[in-house]
Amino acid sequence: MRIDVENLVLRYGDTTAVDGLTFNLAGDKIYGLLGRSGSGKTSLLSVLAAFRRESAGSVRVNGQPVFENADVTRDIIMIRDGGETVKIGTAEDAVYFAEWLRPNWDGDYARSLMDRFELRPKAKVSEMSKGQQSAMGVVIGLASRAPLTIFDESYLGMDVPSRYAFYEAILADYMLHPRTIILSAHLIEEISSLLEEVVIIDRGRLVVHEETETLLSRGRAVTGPADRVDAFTSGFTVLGTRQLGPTKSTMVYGDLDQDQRRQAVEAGLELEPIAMQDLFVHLTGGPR
Ligand SMILES: Nc1ncnc2c1ncn2[C@@H]1O[C@H](COP(=O)(O)OP(=O)(O)OP(=O)(O)O)[C@@H](O)[C@H]1O
Repeated sequence: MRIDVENLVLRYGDTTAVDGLTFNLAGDKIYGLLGRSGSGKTSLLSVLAAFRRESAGSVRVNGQPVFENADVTRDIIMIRDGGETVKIGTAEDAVYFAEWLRPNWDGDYARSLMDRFELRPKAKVSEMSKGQQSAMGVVIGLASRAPLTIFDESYLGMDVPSRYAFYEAILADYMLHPRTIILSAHLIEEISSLLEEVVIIDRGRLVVHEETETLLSRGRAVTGPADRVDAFTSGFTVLGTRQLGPTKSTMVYGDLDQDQRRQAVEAGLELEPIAMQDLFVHLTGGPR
């Protein structure tokens, strides 16, 4: 589903959580929404999923406004942290409810996911552990096969094997049933290989919207003798530096052409990729 966000503002009283965001997602990809705590991710996603009405600007999904528009919202599911959407009754009840509500529901797939996450059908969702509740949310989110599927930190409390099972399931199911999936997460390195495009926000504003590959190709750590590193990196946006004795490593952001790569090699400098997490930290203002 195509998503167009234009000059979007969301305020809670005096707090402006989303502050004039504009971006477009062509759809049918797995997107990552990254931002520091309190940067406005949940607020933005809540407007996308029609849980909240925008204060100004607009959100359109496939060209349609979303708020109080049942034709569009039946195709959108947002799973929040801890799977709080499904805390009524047992796991079985949650599945029954989703089946009734979701036109593309796949019951067999839901059962196989419940087996995979070792969720007992008769268990009360409210009595499940945090990780089990999250897994329950993941089951509902995936088996709904909603054309726009949003997971907002849906892995909270899940242990490492369960999180990996979640990531594998997303990818496998997306390959079989392509749709628009948005993942909001702080565990950036765990999810980065899933993401085709990344949207980074900070303090309610857009920092970057880029294909993952392009974003990663823009970040480089340039390492070598300090004076040569300084000379090479002088024209770039410097994200951070580290120095150990005469050796310096400077993280830069920007496009490097063939000539520049050759110059680096000739100057005896090493060029290494930067992890998405490091890029994220520096693009959102550095360690704080
Ligand atoms: N219901 C609310 N009432 C008042 N202020 C709120 C409310 N929800 C969020 N905020 C404020 O809006 C801003 C953005 O919060 P939001 O939850 O959207 O951020 P986030 O990026 O999802 O954070 P996190 O990564 O910690 O979940 C914060 O300053 C937060 O305090």
